[in-house]
Amino acid sequence: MSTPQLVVHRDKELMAQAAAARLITRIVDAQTARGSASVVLTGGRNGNALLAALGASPARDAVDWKRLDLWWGDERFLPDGDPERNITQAHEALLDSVPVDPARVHPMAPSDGAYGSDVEAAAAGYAQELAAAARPEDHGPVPTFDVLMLGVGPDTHVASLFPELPAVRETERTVVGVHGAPKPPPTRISLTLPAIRAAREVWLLAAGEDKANAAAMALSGAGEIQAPAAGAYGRSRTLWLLDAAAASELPRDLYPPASP
Ligand SMILES: O=C1O[C@H](COP(=O)(O)O)[C@@H](O)[C@H](O)[C@H]1O
Repeated sequence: MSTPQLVVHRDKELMAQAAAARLITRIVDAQTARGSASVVLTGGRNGNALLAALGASPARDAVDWKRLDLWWGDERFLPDGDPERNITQAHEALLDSVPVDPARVHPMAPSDGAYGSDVEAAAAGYAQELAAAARPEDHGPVPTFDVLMLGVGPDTHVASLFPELPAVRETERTVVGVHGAPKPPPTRISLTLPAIRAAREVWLLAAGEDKANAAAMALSGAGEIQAPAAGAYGRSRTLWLLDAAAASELPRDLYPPASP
């Protein structure tokens, strides 16, 4: 488990731009070191703002988009192309404007896809796809993602792991179907905490006043069942990327005064 590091930016626009720059660098570094990179995308406002900032950055051309695997941390179980699906929003924010290899883009199934409305089968299918992509050196059923991003919800949820629901208690499976999510839609697919923790780096994104309480709670020792964001960490690094509004309720001993 890596201890969370915090970076606080002035506002959410700067946070999105700085995080996008950080992601470009991380992808280029991974491609240089290992030939390719793998990134897990998040849905939500902060995740989409980061993708849009990445798309608008001239430095995006430093990425070799053909040598990048893209996965999702969660998905809203809706029909293909639904505007509320995380992948639909990711396409709009970035993926339609960069030359990704479609074979290396790994969406979670829609509710009208190969598994029909069976969300458990769809989750199991994604777990199989992850397992097939894992190499012996990953020592587990999911690839060692280079960067896994998570938008933190105002209730401390990450991916589709909501406080107190069964999905956040899962210790065996890597992907689960989620029922009765308090944020619409109620049916979702999510990576579990064990799958999230397989990533080299986990980045938690929190911008805006409505995230302040969640950030303070998750970073002040709350348990992961009550505050799922508290249970999300990477093998090598756990990075909280915040704006000043989201950091405004952090205990003073946690707030990094030197952050830009
Ligand atoms: O529903 C979801 O919400 C969270 C956070 O979204 P935000 O708009 O409050 O930033 C996101 O992490 C998750 O991927 C998504 O499915």
